[in-house]
Amino acid sequence: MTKMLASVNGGEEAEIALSGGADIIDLKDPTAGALGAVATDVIRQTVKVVAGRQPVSAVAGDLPMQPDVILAKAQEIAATGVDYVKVGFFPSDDAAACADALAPLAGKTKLIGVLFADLEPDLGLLPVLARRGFHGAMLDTAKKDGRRLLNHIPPEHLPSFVERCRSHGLAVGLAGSLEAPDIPRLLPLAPDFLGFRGALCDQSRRTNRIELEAVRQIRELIPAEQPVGRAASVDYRLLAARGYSPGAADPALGTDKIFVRDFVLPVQIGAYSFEHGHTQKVRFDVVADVLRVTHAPEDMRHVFSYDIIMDGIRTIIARGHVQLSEALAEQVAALVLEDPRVMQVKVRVEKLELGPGGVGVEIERKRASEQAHVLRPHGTASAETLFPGRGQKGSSS
Ligand SMILES: O=C[C@H](O)COP(=O)(O)O
Repeated sequence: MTKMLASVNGGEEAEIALSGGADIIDLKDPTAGALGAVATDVIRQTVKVVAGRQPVSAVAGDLPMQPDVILAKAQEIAATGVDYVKVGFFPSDDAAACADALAPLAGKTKLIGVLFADLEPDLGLLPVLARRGFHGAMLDTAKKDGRRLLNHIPPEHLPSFVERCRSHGLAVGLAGSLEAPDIPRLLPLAPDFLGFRGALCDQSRRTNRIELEAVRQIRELIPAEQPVGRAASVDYRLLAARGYSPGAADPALGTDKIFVRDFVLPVQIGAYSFEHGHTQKVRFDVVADVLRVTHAPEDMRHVFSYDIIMDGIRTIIARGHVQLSEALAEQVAALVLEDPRVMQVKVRVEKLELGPGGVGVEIERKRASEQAHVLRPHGTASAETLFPGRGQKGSSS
């Protein structure tokens, strides 16, 4: 299940985050860097204020990669009674030694290793964290300069981070100036939590105060009712099959056409031997008929994000060579139909370099009628098997 982590600077903001529905209260001083630590007595007080209503985490600070320094600070924070301590791993030859030093603490407190998407994160650290008993790993950004996680790690590369964490038995978190339109793009990866600070604050400035309305808006985009289990890319589908949709669709409103047009990417494709070992340009055109959820769409709850289509195409082609345009078109169609609001999709895949014009295929696929009726508000359907496992799917509508 994907939980919502809200970074707060103390008890008062923790109350706001709790009222807005945050699942994890994360203590962080946003004025002191990406992982600025809150004073230890404030952490202690906040643990009391939260009083077990939700788990509490706290960051250890933007610390130098010195094992003794990091261990001492992490121990101090763990002693406050928090449920998780987040430790930043900045690029350094001593990063693994820091993880080693934390191993005894990891046996007592859940540790989360934070890697930074904008600082060339060393994914070789993941097995080290796992061996040292860390509970999880997360990606965040170090430079809070307005660039978001997906600016640093393209959507087609995130699934492999999530899968690597899972293969080592680590819980996975994603953060980094995330905004509302990022949420539908990241939920299909089924991370254990998504972390937010800036998006929860007045004017989206992470050093401003958290606002209840902003917390609520982000909360509403992350399904609260979710199935148990941690298999990547399964949870979201189960949820979809249960009829989850951030804004429940109303078939009486009809459909809108959401499209991605003239989307040209280099793709390893073709059945001929001369088509192997290199890419050729392929144009994708996708039109999805999407059930409307309201007469007056206002925010991401009410739309099907065209980014999901673009991310999905990128993710599919990143898997490697595909023999047939038809196979590619089917994969794209299946991916778009994973969203329970999509009733029908038309996909055109056109190879652009085989002749003076384009060649390819256009397919139209409909949602099976027995699947269509599961579209209803949270938890009122139980058709978990209606969305059989398929591949990963990938700014806003
Ligand atoms: O752990 C999550 C972070 O506090 C996210 O902060 P941000 O959304 O301002 O990048």
